[in-house]
Amino acid sequence: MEPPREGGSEMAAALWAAKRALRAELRHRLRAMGAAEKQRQSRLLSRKVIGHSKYQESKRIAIFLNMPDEIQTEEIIKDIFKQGKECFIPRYKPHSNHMDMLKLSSAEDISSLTLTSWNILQPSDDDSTREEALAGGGLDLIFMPGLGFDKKGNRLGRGKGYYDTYLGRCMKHPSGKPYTIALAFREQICESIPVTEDDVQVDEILYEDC
Ligand SMILES: Nc1nc2c(c(=O)[nH]1)N(C=O)[C@@H](CNc1ccc(C(=O)N[C@@H](CCC(=O)O)C(=O)O)cc1)CN2
Ligand SMILES: Nc1ncnc2c1ncn2[C@@H]1O[C@H](COP(=O)(O)OP(=O)(O)OP(=O)(O)O)[C@@H](O)[C@H]1O
Ligand SMILES: [Mg+2]
Repeated sequence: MEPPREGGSEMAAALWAAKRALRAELRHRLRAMGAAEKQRQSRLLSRKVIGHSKYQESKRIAIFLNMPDEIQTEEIIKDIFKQGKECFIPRYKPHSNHMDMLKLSSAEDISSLTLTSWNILQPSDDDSTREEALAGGGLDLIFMPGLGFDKKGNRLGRGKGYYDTYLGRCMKHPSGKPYTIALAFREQICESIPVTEDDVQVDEILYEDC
């Protein structure tokens, strides 16, 4: 992770170090979780999502294809298609903070995706056939990944700013800012999260006892 280039104030350096330390702690906490416990919480959240009014009202939804230390999203993705909603998934560009949300045509379409160097499934760079969410009707709802969250909606991601930057683009779209719901293991809920002015809060966090 690169330290912040601009500003260079002690404040910014301390904040960057605090984020880095908290990311390390959260990665450690997540590594200590067993597979059965991850599956238990993931299933519980899938049911919460499927019963959630914001989800039910949303037609164009962005969701992530989970990594091993994230809430498993497969059941939610299947439900999105079952309900006839439109599903978009991230394609990030390495060494930048650029990410697009590209249309997934079906749950089976996931098998046509390729693994990135960070072991995330996404459409390949030369795939130009897929609709980008903001080129069309925008998004109603974004499910947010992240390493840690606090109860105020502050979010700590993986340190590249992809989602913060994408939400900035969403705000310029005529359809306006999508509703954002973070999906978290209870182990990811923190007392507080260090943030800068670039960090966009999430509207809601779903976890086991919320
Ligand atoms: N499932 C999922 N997909 C996603 C995200 C996510 O958080 N979860 N992203 C959300 O942004 C974007 C990808 N962002 C990522 C940012 C960092 C790393 C990562 O593992 N970095 C390494 C190396 C860091 C470095 O080179 O400095 C690491 O942290 O060890 C992975 C994905 C788009 N797709
Ligand atoms: N809206 C933005 N526009 C431009 N740069 C941004 C924006 N948001 C964040 N950044 C930059 O991206 C870098 C990483 O930001 P941050 O530490 O908040 O990542 P993150 O939110 O944890 O990661 P991610 O969103 O990828 O999961 C920082 O240097 C930050 O200045
Ligand atoms: Mg951020």
